[in-house]
Amino acid sequence: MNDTPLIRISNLQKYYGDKLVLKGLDLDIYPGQVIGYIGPNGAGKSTTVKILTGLIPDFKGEVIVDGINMAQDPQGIKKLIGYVPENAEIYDVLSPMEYLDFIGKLYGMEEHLLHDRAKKLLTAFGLGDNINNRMDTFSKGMKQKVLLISGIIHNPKIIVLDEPLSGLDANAVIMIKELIVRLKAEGKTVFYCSHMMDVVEKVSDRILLIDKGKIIADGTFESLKQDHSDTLEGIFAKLTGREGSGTEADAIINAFD
Ligand SMILES: Nc1ncnc2c1ncn2[C@@H]1O[C@H](COP(=O)(O)OP(=O)(O)OP(=O)(O)O)[C@@H](O)[C@H]1O
Repeated sequence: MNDTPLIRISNLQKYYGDKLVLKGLDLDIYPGQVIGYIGPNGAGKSTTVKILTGLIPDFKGEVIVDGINMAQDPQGIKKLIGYVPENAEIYDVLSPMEYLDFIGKLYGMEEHLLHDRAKKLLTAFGLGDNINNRMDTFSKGMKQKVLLISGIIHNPKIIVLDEPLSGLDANAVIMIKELIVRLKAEGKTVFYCSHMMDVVEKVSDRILLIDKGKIIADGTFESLKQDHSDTLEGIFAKLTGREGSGTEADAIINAFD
């Protein structure tokens, strides 16, 4: 492994008002790693991702990506990263081709390359027959695929996916798993937030578990499994202290009594 981190996060803290939601994260991510970033609702995953992608500028600590300091040149970092957000609004009065044209131009892509690549990617994602149809006629999963394409169209070094599988059918999930493996083979670094433990377990070569703004586990699935003798779901429940999900489910059912 290359021993220079591609991403170096040091003592990262984030307050929303008085509330400290990231409590001093230290993280080195190396080129070609597929990071599975997991944690309970509200743990701080999206906040980390938004800082890493330059969307939240007011943080404490240091974020360096490929030698560029986020505080000094967020635009420089944005060019290196393809980001697929969790709940993105897509301009669905546009066709996917028009939308990708818009996104690609924001990245400064040359028109011919952009159109050629957009067409190839739309076809590869099974949207070849819908290239010029307005996206307000698309299903949720079809829109999600266009969002995914918009995150990789400029061929970024780093791909950040925030729960990219919501709305996708079983075949598309299999395809995305395969895509992550291929992106890694191409030398890309992937930072992948998800609640789908089975997918994280399979595609990640390093898993980070965040809880209440702190990283509480960091390792390969194999090493975590060895330390905790459990599935990823079991490790998650154990370490984030929510083993009583049966009791929680009972409480919900009992609320109707
Ligand atoms: N814009 C905001 N203003 C105030 N508090 C916020 C804001 N965004 C997030 N938070 C709070 O920060 C904490 C971390 O939220 P974040 O969205 O990063 O969690 P997450 O791990 O991505 O959760 P989920 O799995 O539910 O998407 C939560 O307590 C949340 O309420």
